Amino acid sequence: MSEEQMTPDADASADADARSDAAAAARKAGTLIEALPWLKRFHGETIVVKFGGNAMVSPELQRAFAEDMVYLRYAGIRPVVVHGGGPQISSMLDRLGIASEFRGGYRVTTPETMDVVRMVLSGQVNRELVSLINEHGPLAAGLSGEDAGLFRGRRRGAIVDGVEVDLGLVGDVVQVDPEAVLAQLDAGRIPVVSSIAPDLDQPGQSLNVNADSAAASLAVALGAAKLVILTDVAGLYRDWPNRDSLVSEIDVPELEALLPSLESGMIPKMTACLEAVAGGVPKAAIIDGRVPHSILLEIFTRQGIGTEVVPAAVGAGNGAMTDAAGVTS
Ligand SMILES: Nc1ncnc2c1ncn2[C@@H]1O[C@H](COP(=O)(O)OP(=O)(O)O)[C@@H](O)[C@H]1O
Ligand SMILES: CC(=O)N[C@@H](CCC(=O)OP(=O)(O)O)C(=O)O
Repeated sequence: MSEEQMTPDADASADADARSDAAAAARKAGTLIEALPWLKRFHGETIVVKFGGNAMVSPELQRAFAEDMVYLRYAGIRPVVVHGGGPQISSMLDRLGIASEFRGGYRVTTPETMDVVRMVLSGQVNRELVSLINEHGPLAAGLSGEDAGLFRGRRRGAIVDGVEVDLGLVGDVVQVDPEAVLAQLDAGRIPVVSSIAPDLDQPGQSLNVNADSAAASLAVALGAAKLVILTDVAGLYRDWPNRDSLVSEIDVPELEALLPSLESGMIPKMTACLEAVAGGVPKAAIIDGRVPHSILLEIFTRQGIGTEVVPAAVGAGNGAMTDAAGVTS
């Protein structure tokens, strides 16, 4: 229909459509420009992202995660993925009829369990994430902490109800040689790392390392600008499971005081955040991996999501550190 043929009603409705298109376009532009301070802040910086097994429960979430990593890479950031796979290990152990228990948030690991941990983490979860990222181009390269001396571990126990318990073949990362990861980053790739470490004290033996802890060690060794941990809760709850007690920001001394009261999976997670920040990573965040693209919101927007661990108490919301231009990082 030509303009002359339009009725006044059709005219008004076309005007309203045009106004609403313009408003939608302005909102999109607003969202894009909101990212500018963070694009500047993180350009060329390394961000370590820990993808928890509980956050990768659906193919859609895994796909969205892969997109986000590729997005970060094309935005000029150097993302490094450290993945978990606790539920996936548990389901394989179930299928094989091998009993398994967690103590103090860590899986008690026998030699038989260790074989399954390695098979699932390095052979299954790592491969799946690498493939998903590589659907966008030849970007991801899988690595295990056993490759090229990346990690070396030492056995650790856990304190449960004030008593030290043996966890078997469970370790902490005590040495990191980031060369293999740096080589992939310098080649423009996205390293995807599984959390297994050769035992420093027993050659030929491998240790099961909690993936949060491995991610923190790697973030420190790489001098990362940020550690982001994706899990299946909105963040740290001060008074778990009271849903009104979500913590948006916590500093190191406060978290150290809270740590003894934490339970299960939150113990290694918050310990990892403490280690990362104490080791010089400016900020560690725990965010809800069940929300698609939550990592983009965390990195590129003002929106404070999840829980952020910072060296010392500063301000509120998403702004742990605010520079002269008001740019938070
Ligand atoms: N204080 C707390 N705040 C939040 N979650 C907690 C807390 N204490 C225990 N949890 C539990 O920790 C879980 C996350 O840890 P975990 O299951 O190891 O996740 P992931 O596989 O992502 O590493 C949550 O789903 C929740 O059940
Ligand atoms: C020692 C220890 O507990 N290791 C973990 C390693 C995987 C992991 O950490 O996976 P999530 O991040 O999904 O929890 C385990 O065996 O489950």
